[in-house]
Amino acid sequence: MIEVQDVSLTLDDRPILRDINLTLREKRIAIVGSNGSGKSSFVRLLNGLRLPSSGRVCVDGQDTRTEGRKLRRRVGFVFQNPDNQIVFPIVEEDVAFGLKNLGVPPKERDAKVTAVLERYGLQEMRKQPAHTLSGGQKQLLAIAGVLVMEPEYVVLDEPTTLLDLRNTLRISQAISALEQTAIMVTHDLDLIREFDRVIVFEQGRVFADDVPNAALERYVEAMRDA
Ligand SMILES: Nc1ncnc2c1ncn2[C@@H]1O[C@H](COP(=O)(O)OP(=O)(O)OP(=O)(O)O)[C@@H](O)[C@H]1O
Repeated sequence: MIEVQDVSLTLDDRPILRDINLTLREKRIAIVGSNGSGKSSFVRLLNGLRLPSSGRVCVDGQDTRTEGRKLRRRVGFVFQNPDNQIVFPIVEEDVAFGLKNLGVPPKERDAKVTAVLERYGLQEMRKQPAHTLSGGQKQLLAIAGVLVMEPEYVVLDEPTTLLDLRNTLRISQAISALEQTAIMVTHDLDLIREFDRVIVFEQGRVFADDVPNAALERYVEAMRDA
């Protein structure tokens, strides 16, 4: 369970998030809202990539302010831009790197890397330089690199923006199949119809928080009136 308590965030003297109180425990949670409404800033708080200006964020009772390093392992984060995530030159090295850091023995590591590359259709490219992948393939690689670590929570910031329909469906199915809690920022409203909960941000505040149909109806209405 992730608890966000009385959180506000100010950056460069600008209020970005205000008075956020949320308990995240459902398996599939979507974060939607207009450009600049604070979605990316919000999800960065969930594993301590950012710290709140006031209030606190706790993951299973552990505060991101003091336990950030540990929590970043438990809360996997898939960035909007895969270039921010891919650090090693060769595809298989990039996926293996986190496991290597954790001291997973080579044989087990190789089996996990092969399984995740197969799952995301990247097996044929495993020896290829990562920079030669297409944008969508890079996005899949970034997701594979996080999921191979088997984090307890997965946060995804617009994971399908570069993907074609087949790969969007592939990611959507992969997210549905996850055992972990997944928290996903997206503008693709079709992708989240089956989610457990949709939280709509507007101007740094929670504007709606409900099951998909009800939350999205309010969101679409608000955008029509805007
Ligand atoms: N480092 C920063 N310094 C100052 N302002 C920032 C910083 N990062 C983000 N902001 C501002 O915070 C606001 C929210 O940005 P954020 O990226 O969280 O929005 P978003 O809802 O994810 O938008 P989008 O849908 O366009 O990705 C924006 O007005 C942005 O300009």
